Amino acid sequence: MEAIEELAVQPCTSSLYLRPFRLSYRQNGTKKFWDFMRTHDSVSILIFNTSRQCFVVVKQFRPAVYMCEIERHQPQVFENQDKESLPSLENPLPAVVGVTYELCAGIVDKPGLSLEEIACEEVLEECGYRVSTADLRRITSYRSGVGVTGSRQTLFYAEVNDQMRTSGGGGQPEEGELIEVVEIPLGESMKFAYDETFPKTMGVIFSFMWFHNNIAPKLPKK
Ligand SMILES: Nc1ncnc2c1ncn2[C@@H]1O[C@H](COP(=O)(O)OP(=O)(O)O[C@H]2O[C@H](CO)[C@@H](O)[C@H](O)[C@H]2O)[C@@H](O)[C@H]1O
Ligand SMILES: [Mg+2]
Repeated sequence: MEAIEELAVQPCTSSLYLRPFRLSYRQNGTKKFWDFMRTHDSVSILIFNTSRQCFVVVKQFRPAVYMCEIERHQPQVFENQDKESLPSLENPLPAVVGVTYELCAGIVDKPGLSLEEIACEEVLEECGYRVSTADLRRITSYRSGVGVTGSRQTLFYAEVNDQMRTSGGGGQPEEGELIEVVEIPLGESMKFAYDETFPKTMGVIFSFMWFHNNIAPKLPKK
């Protein structure tokens, strides 16, 4: 699927996306510290296509996931952390080990826009469906990564149909996004949710369950 080449890892000393800090504090008299990362909040959207009775999710190469698999198979890559650059990756694993199924999602990095407006932009850019903020139903929000980032993700639900599709989606090529839009038929969705051979986020599993509890019972009988 993906051709990932010329891999090289190095320590990250400054980033637009995350900043590491250490908070020291005293809790009930005991001195402690905790290392954490400042990063953006995010939105994600469960999309259900009523014309085709399927969920619309995205699939993309995630470097962080890929490197977890590398560490599992080639732990030496992360040794000698103080060296300027870590050894280059010889015989890298196939890119597919870093590809995950996810809900359409995006970071909240546009100060002038509401969460709903950012969600609509992501649905259009990543999946090619034109939805308005009135088409969105807020499901809930939760903390993703409480140990390291503590950031909040807000989850929305959007029903779409084939007439709302304006393009194939796929993300913004100018930002280097390469996203594959994937349809999961409703009838196969719970099997998919628990099938560990399809690597996925918890957002996918949780939102499919939410749909089965809250939306599926009200769908017109076919
Ligand atoms: N660490 C990084 N290094 C380099 N470039 C980066 C980067 N983070 C973002 N970018 C750049 O910014 C773009 C952001 O894309 P999106 O807004 O779609 O967020 P994404 O879906 O990746 O993550 C959102 O959605 C996922 C899935 O829910 C959440 O896990 C996540 O916290 C949330 O930000 C990326 O395509 C990339 O160009
Ligand atoms: Mg995204």
